[in-house]
Amino acid sequence: MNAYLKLEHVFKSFKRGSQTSEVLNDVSLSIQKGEYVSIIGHSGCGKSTLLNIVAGLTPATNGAVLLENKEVNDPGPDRAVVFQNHSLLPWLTVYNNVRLAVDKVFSSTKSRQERHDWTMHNLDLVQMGHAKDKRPSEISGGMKQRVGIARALAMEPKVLLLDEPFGALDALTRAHLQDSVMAIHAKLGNTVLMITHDVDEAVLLSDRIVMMTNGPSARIGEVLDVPLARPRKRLALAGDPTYVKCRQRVLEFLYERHRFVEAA
Ligand SMILES: Nc1ncnc2c1ncn2[C@@H]1O[C@H](COP(=O)(O)OP(=O)(O)OP(=O)(O)O)[C@@H](O)[C@H]1O
Repeated sequence: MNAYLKLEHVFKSFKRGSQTSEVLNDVSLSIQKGEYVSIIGHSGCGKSTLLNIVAGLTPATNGAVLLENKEVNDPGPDRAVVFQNHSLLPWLTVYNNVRLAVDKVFSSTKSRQERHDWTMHNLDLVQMGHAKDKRPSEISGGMKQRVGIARALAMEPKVLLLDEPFGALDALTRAHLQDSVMAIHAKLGNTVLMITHDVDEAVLLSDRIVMMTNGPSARIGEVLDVPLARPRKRLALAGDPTYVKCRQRVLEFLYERHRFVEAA
Protein backbone atom coordinates (compact mmCIF):
# COMPACT_ATOMS: atom_id res chain seq x y z
CA MET A 1 0.00 0.00 0.00
CA ASN A 2 1.22 3.50 -0.81
CA ALA A 3 2.11 5.53 2.29
CA TYR A 4 0.23 8.76 2.97
CA LEU A 5 3.14 10.41 4.77
CA LYS A 6 6.61 9.17 4.03
CA LEU A 7 9.99 10.04 5.49
CA GLU A 8 12.74 8.87 3.18
CA HIS A 9 16.29 8.57 4.51
CA VAL A 10 16.12 11.76 6.55
CA PHE A 11 19.44 13.03 7.90
CA LYS A 12 19.88 16.20 9.94
CA SER A 13 23.03 17.93 11.12
CA PHE A 14 23.41 21.26 12.83
CA LYS A 15 26.47 23.41 12.23
CA ARG A 16 27.90 25.63 14.91
CA GLY A 17 31.04 27.43 13.76
CA SER A 18 33.38 24.80 12.40
CA GLN A 19 31.61 22.00 14.31
CA THR A 20 28.89 19.84 12.84
CA SER A 21 26.71 17.62 14.99
CA GLU A 22 24.57 14.95 13.45
CA VAL A 23 21.19 14.67 15.18
CA LEU A 24 19.29 12.30 12.88
CA ASN A 25 20.84 9.47 10.91
CA ASP A 26 18.83 7.87 8.11
CA VAL A 27 15.28 8.01 9.44
CA SER A 28 12.72 6.37 7.16
CA LEU A 29 9.08 5.91 8.08
CA SER A 30 5.83 5.28 6.21
CA ILE A 31 2.53 6.33 7.74
CA GLN A 32 -0.86 5.31 6.37
CA LYS A 33 -3.86 7.62 6.15
CA GLY A 34 -5.72 7.70 9.44
CA GLU A 35 -2.88 6.13 11.38
CA TYR A 36 -1.90 7.42 14.84
CA VAL A 37 1.87 7.13 15.21
CA SER A 38 3.89 8.17 18.25
CA ILE A 39 7.59 8.86 18.51
CA ILE A 40 9.23 8.14 21.83
CA GLY A 41 12.88 8.35 22.83
CA HIS A 42 15.51 9.69 25.15
CA SER A 43 15.45 13.42 25.83
CA GLY A 44 17.46 15.32 23.24
CA CYS A 45 17.59 12.47 20.70
CA GLY A 46 15.96 14.56 17.98
CA LYS A 47 12.22 13.95 18.19
CA SER A 48 11.27 17.62 17.89
CA THR A 49 13.80 18.07 15.11
CA LEU A 50 12.13 15.21 13.22
CA LEU A 51 8.65 16.68 13.75
CA ASN A 52 9.88 20.11 12.66
CA ILE A 53 11.29 18.60 9.48
CA VAL A 54 7.88 17.05 8.72
CA ALA A 55 6.24 20.41 9.53
CA GLY A 56 8.61 22.15 7.11
CA LEU A 57 9.95 24.37 9.88
CA THR A 58 13.47 22.87 9.72
CA PRO A 59 15.09 21.67 6.50
CA ALA A 60 16.51 18.14 6.39
CA THR A 61 20.21 17.95 5.54
CA ASN A 62 19.47 14.95 3.36
CA GLY A 63 16.45 12.89 2.48
CA ALA A 64 12.85 13.86 1.91
CA VAL A 65 9.37 14.11 3.39
CA LEU A 66 6.53 13.18 1.06
CA LEU A 67 2.85 13.80 1.67
CA GLU A 68 0.59 12.03 -0.80
CA ASN A 69 3.69 11.40 -2.92
CA LYS A 70 4.58 15.10 -3.12
CA GLU A 71 7.74 16.38 -1.49
CA VAL A 72 7.11 19.00 1.20
CA ASN A 73 9.81 21.46 2.20
CA ASP A 74 7.91 24.43 3.62
CA PRO A 75 5.30 24.82 6.34
CA GLY A 76 1.71 24.54 5.16
CA PRO A 77 -1.83 24.19 6.52
CA ASP A 78 -1.82 20.56 5.33
CA ARG A 79 0.47 19.84 8.34
CA ALA A 80 -0.84 21.59 11.45
CA VAL A 81 1.34 21.57 14.56
CA VAL A 82 0.29 21.66 18.22
CA PHE A 83 3.22 22.49 20.49
CA GLN A 84 3.66 21.70 24.16
CA ASN A 85 3.57 25.33 25.13
CA HIS A 86 0.31 26.60 23.81
CA SER A 87 1.13 29.09 21.14
CA LEU A 88 -2.06 31.15 21.23
CA LEU A 89 -1.94 34.86 20.47
CA PRO A 90 -2.55 36.46 23.88
CA TRP A 91 -4.31 39.57 22.57
CA LEU A 92 -6.96 37.61 20.71
CA THR A 93 -9.98 35.83 22.17
CA VAL A 94 -10.27 32.05 22.03
CA TYR A 95 -12.70 32.47 19.12
CA ASN A 96 -10.39 34.79 17.19
CA ASN A 97 -7.37 32.56 17.72
CA VAL A 98 -9.20 29.82 15.83
CA ARG A 99 -10.96 32.18 13.43
CA LEU A 100 -7.62 33.64 12.31
CA ALA A 101 -6.48 30.20 11.13
CA VAL A 102 -9.89 29.52 9.54
CA ASP A 103 -9.77 32.83 7.64
CA LYS A 104 -6.25 32.13 6.47
CA VAL A 105 -7.11 28.73 5.02
CA PHE A 106 -10.71 29.21 3.89
CA SER A 107 -11.03 32.91 2.93
CA SER A 108 -11.65 32.04 -0.71
CA THR A 109 -13.65 28.84 -0.28
CA LYS A 110 -16.03 29.51 2.65
CA SER A 111 -18.39 32.45 3.22
CA ARG A 112 -18.17 34.59 6.39
CA GLN A 113 -21.06 32.69 7.94
CA GLU A 114 -19.49 29.34 7.04
CA ARG A 115 -16.18 30.42 8.54
CA HIS A 116 -17.96 31.45 11.73
CA ASP A 117 -19.84 28.14 11.89
CA TRP A 118 -16.64 26.18 11.20
CA THR A 119 -14.79 28.07 13.96
CA MET A 120 -17.57 27.29 16.45
CA HIS A 121 -17.80 23.68 15.27
CA ASN A 122 -14.12 23.13 16.03
CA LEU A 123 -14.32 24.90 19.39
CA ASP A 124 -17.29 22.70 20.28
CA LEU A 125 -15.33 19.63 19.20
CA VAL A 126 -12.84 20.30 22.00
CA GLN A 127 -15.57 21.51 24.39
CA MET A 128 -14.40 25.11 24.35
CA GLY A 129 -17.36 26.83 22.69
CA HIS A 130 -18.49 28.17 26.06
CA ALA A 131 -15.21 30.08 26.51
CA LYS A 132 -15.07 31.61 23.04
CA ASP A 133 -14.91 35.22 24.31
CA LYS A 134 -12.16 34.62 26.86
CA ARG A 135 -8.55 35.54 26.30
CA PRO A 136 -5.73 32.98 26.75
CA SER A 137 -4.69 34.55 30.08
CA GLU A 138 -8.18 33.85 31.47
CA ILE A 139 -8.19 30.09 30.80
CA SER A 140 -6.24 27.11 32.20
CA GLY A 141 -3.30 25.35 30.55
CA GLY A 142 -5.48 22.41 29.56
CA MET A 143 -8.04 24.74 28.01
CA LYS A 144 -5.30 26.51 26.06
CA GLN A 145 -4.17 23.17 24.66
CA ARG A 146 -7.78 22.42 23.66
CA VAL A 147 -7.91 25.70 21.76
CA GLY A 148 -4.55 24.91 20.14
CA ILE A 149 -5.96 21.55 19.02
CA ALA A 150 -9.17 23.23 17.74
CA ARG A 151 -7.07 25.71 15.79
CA ALA A 152 -5.03 22.91 14.24
CA LEU A 153 -8.11 20.81 13.39
CA ALA A 154 -9.90 23.84 11.94
CA MET A 155 -7.29 24.01 9.18
CA GLU A 156 -8.41 20.52 8.11
CA PRO A 157 -4.79 19.38 7.93
CA LYS A 158 -3.87 16.20 6.14
CA VAL A 159 -1.57 15.43 9.05
CA LEU A 160 -1.78 16.57 12.64
CA LEU A 161 1.63 17.00 14.26
CA LEU A 162 1.59 16.94 18.05
CA ASP A 163 4.81 17.89 19.87
CA GLU A 164 4.26 16.69 23.44
CA PRO A 165 0.84 18.33 23.46
CA PHE A 166 -0.02 17.19 26.99
CA GLY A 167 3.47 17.47 28.46
CA ALA A 168 2.90 20.53 30.60
CA LEU A 169 -0.44 19.40 32.08
CA ASP A 170 -1.37 17.77 35.38
CA ALA A 171 -2.26 14.06 35.23
CA LEU A 172 -6.04 14.47 35.35
CA THR A 173 -6.19 17.22 32.70
CA ARG A 174 -3.81 15.18 30.62
CA ALA A 175 -6.09 12.13 30.83
CA HIS A 176 -9.15 14.20 29.85
CA LEU A 177 -7.34 15.67 26.86
CA GLN A 178 -6.01 12.29 25.76
CA ASP A 179 -9.60 10.99 25.80
CA SER A 180 -10.71 14.02 23.74
CA VAL A 181 -7.97 13.43 21.18
CA MET A 182 -8.93 9.73 20.94
CA ALA A 183 -12.59 10.68 20.42
CA ILE A 184 -11.65 13.24 17.74
CA HIS A 185 -9.38 10.74 16.01
CA ALA A 186 -12.22 8.17 16.02
CA LYS A 187 -14.65 10.72 14.60
CA LEU A 188 -12.44 12.42 11.99
CA GLY A 189 -9.91 9.69 11.18
CA ASN A 190 -6.98 12.14 11.26
CA THR A 191 -3.47 11.04 10.44
CA VAL A 192 -1.44 11.90 13.53
CA LEU A 193 2.27 12.02 14.32
CA MET A 194 2.82 12.67 18.03
CA ILE A 195 5.92 13.08 20.17
CA THR A 196 5.64 11.93 23.74
CA HIS A 197 7.80 11.02 26.73
CA ASP A 198 4.99 9.07 28.32
CA VAL A 199 4.89 5.32 27.73
CA ASP A 200 1.24 4.88 28.78
CA GLU A 201 0.19 7.78 26.58
CA ALA A 202 2.00 6.24 23.63
CA VAL A 203 0.37 2.82 24.11
CA LEU A 204 -3.09 4.21 24.81
CA LEU A 205 -3.25 6.49 21.78
CA SER A 206 -1.11 4.90 19.09
CA ASP A 207 -1.49 2.38 16.32
CA ARG A 208 2.30 2.23 16.15
CA ILE A 209 5.09 3.46 18.41
CA VAL A 210 8.37 4.53 16.84
CA MET A 211 11.23 4.17 19.31
CA MET A 212 14.28 6.32 18.66
CA THR A 213 17.80 5.42 19.74
CA ASN A 214 19.82 7.88 21.77
CA GLY A 215 21.48 10.76 20.05
CA PRO A 216 23.74 11.94 18.59
CA SER A 217 23.00 10.37 15.21
CA ALA A 218 19.68 9.00 16.42
CA ARG A 219 17.79 6.57 14.24
CA ILE A 220 14.69 4.45 14.53
CA GLY A 221 15.56 1.56 16.83
CA GLU A 222 12.28 -0.31 16.73
CA VAL A 223 8.67 0.16 15.63
CA LEU A 224 5.99 -1.48 17.77
CA ASP A 225 2.48 -2.28 16.58
CA VAL A 226 -0.21 -1.68 19.19
CA PRO A 227 -2.92 -4.20 18.25
CA LEU A 228 -5.55 -2.93 20.70
CA ALA A 229 -9.13 -2.54 19.45
CA ARG A 230 -10.70 0.92 19.48
CA PRO A 231 -12.40 2.63 21.20
CA ARG A 232 -9.89 2.22 24.01
CA LYS A 233 -10.82 2.76 27.63
CA ARG A 234 -7.91 3.54 29.90
CA LEU A 235 -9.29 1.81 33.00
CA ALA A 236 -10.19 -1.42 31.21
CA LEU A 237 -6.81 -1.47 29.46
CA ALA A 238 -4.70 -1.27 32.61
CA GLY A 239 -4.94 -5.07 33.08
CA ASP A 240 -5.26 -6.04 29.42
CA PRO A 241 -2.45 -8.49 28.52
CA THR A 242 -1.79 -6.85 25.12
CA TYR A 243 -1.61 -3.41 26.73
CA VAL A 244 0.74 -4.67 29.43
CA LYS A 245 2.93 -6.42 26.84
CA CYS A 246 3.21 -3.29 24.65
CA ARG A 247 3.99 -1.12 27.65
CA GLN A 248 6.64 -3.59 28.77
CA ARG A 249 8.24 -3.66 25.33
CA VAL A 250 8.56 0.14 25.18
CA LEU A 251 9.95 0.30 28.72
CA GLU A 252 12.48 -2.41 27.92
CA PHE A 253 13.63 -0.50 24.87
CA LEU A 254 13.93 2.79 26.71
CA TYR A 255 15.49 1.56 29.93
CA GLU A 256 17.53 -1.43 28.94
CA ARG A 257 18.74 -0.92 25.43
CA HIS A 258 18.87 2.84 25.54
CA ARG A 259 19.24 4.70 28.80
CA PHE A 260 16.21 6.90 29.42
CA VAL A 261 16.70 9.35 32.22
CA GLU A 262 13.30 10.93 32.34
CA ALA A 263 11.13 8.32 34.00
CA ALA A 264 7.87 7.67 32.21
N1 LIG B 1 18.44 24.91 15.89
C1 LIG B 1 19.34 24.09 16.45
N2 LIG B 1 20.66 24.36 16.37
C2 LIG B 1 21.58 23.53 16.90
N3 LIG B 1 21.27 22.38 17.55
C3 LIG B 1 19.97 22.06 17.68
C4 LIG B 1 18.94 22.90 17.13
N4 LIG B 1 17.73 22.32 17.39
C5 LIG B 1 18.02 21.18 18.07
N5 LIG B 1 19.35 21.03 18.24
C6 LIG B 1 20.02 19.91 18.90
O1 LIG B 1 19.52 18.71 18.35
C7 LIG B 1 19.39 17.71 19.36
C8 LIG B 1 17.98 17.17 19.35
O2 LIG B 1 17.08 18.16 19.84
P1 LIG B 1 15.50 17.92 19.86
O3 LIG B 1 14.87 19.10 20.48
O4 LIG B 1 15.05 17.54 18.50
O5 LIG B 1 15.38 16.63 20.81
P2 LIG B 1 14.12 15.99 21.51
O6 LIG B 1 14.29 14.52 21.36
O7 LIG B 1 12.88 16.58 20.96
O8 LIG B 1 14.33 16.43 23.02
P3 LIG B 1 13.28 16.55 24.22
O9 LIG B 1 12.70 15.20 24.38
O10 LIG B 1 14.15 16.93 25.38
O11 LIG B 1 12.30 17.60 23.83
C9 LIG B 1 19.81 18.36 20.67
O12 LIG B 1 21.13 18.00 20.94
C10 LIG B 1 19.69 19.84 20.38
O13 LIG B 1 20.63 20.56 21.15
